[in-house]
Amino acid sequence: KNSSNLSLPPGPKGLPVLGNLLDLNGSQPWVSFTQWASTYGNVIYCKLFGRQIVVLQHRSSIYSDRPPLSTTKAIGSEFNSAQLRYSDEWRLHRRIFHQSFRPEAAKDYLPIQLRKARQLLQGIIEAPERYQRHIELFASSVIMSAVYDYEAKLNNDPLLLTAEKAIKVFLEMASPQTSAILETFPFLLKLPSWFPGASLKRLAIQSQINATAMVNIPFNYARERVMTATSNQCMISESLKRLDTSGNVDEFELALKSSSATAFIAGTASTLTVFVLAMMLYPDVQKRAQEEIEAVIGTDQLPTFEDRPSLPYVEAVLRETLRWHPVFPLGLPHYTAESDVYNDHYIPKGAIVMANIWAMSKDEVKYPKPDDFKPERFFMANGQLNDDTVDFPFGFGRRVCVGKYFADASLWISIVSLLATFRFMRPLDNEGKEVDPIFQWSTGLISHPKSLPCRVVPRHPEMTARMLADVIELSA
Ligand code: HEM
Repeated sequence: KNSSNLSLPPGPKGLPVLGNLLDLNGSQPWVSFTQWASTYGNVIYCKLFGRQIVVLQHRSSIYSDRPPLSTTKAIGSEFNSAQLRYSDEWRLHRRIFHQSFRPEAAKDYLPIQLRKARQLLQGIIEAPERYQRHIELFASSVIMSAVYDYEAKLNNDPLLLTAEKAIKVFLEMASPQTSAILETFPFLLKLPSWFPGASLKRLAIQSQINATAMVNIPFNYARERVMTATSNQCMISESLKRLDTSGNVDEFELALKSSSATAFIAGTASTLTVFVLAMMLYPDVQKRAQEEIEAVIGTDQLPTFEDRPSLPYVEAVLRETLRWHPVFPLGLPHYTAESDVYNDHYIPKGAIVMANIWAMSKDEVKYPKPDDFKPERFFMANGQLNDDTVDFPFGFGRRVCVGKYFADASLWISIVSLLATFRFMRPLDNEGKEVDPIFQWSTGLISHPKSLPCRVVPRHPEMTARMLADVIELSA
């Protein structure tokens, strides 16, 4: 109890130092939090190493701060808008993003997203076994174009590889488990890098090098092109146009290049991999979506954004993909800069507050049989789509995802283009029988199927890369 006589929220009793670590499903903590809710209710308190953690099982717009992490500097992630404290610097980042990616402005990037979705189809038809790599390339090259007006090459593009390398290390270092360990045992980052067991320190140094490259190289490329008036519209060119040269130019440039680099750390590719898994496991859903596309568009053209209102079932497939397996199951951590009272519980200062997006997606009242992939759940009795657009996977309040409208368009155009062109089927065993795919889920902040085996075949068996190129040419 505290001075106002309110108690901390309930939660499992933990051990000193380790806290509730032993009670927690380490690779999928959101599953444990969701189970705990049936015992402790919708607001749970627990401790992980020294950190106080409050988990909310419902949507909440409270607490706009992010936890300060002593590892931020060590891994070179000061640039990351998503990690900034609630401050003027964060407001500047947010403004830059908002100007390019608010709903009206994000429309300017639809042509890029359409073009990249079709490149994705071409990549897959040429190398279907590498479909997952092409999905990753789609997600990052669409950002490269929209943010830097940089046309990434499909093979070994140096800027893309730099960004991807940087993100991989960040996600490893930023997982709740690794950061909790580093927060509790900061000496791990002080050991000389040759010291046995100092692998985290080595990883941290590598991360700093990657981050510097990722923040500066593409930005310098884009700025150069803006200065020589050769740039097309992109977040950098638009922001530099708005630059008030009487203000603090250095501060603005730093915010611009930092927020730009943050755009890479997004969930688009992971969400698309979840979509592929769902299509494989639910062939009837896949077929129904394909029939809808065929009825509306035919077979000799590819869908465009104009077709979106005429394809309600595809819309429901996108919503169900976001709901069925949210790729940020715990969102990003929020933080209490001051103590607070919430739902009659005392919330201490300095607590990490997580909204359990996973629990929201598995709400059996709202989504009966939540483990089933069922786009039909989004239709009302009159056959119209309901108004649940599944926005909770993008977070809440002032820290809600700033890229959500852009991400929504990228996801829709890639999903509809993939469905129009390919079938996603289960892998075959030695006897040629279809079997469920065997794969692992990634752990850490982002959860998605890793190395997901899938047979991706053109919907029309005679379709070749050459013919697809013709269809793309003929499509609007
Ligand atoms: C399917 C794709 C995506 C998903 C599921 C997703 C999800 C999220 C989530 C859960 C958060 C944390 C919200 C919170 O703290 O409550 C977030 C924050 C953020 N997202 Fe996204 N995101 C996606 C795509 C994107 C894209 C494409 C961009 C950039 C163009 C982007 C930029 C950001 C930024 C900058 C933040 C930090 C916001 C802040 O801290 O103020 N995201 N996103």
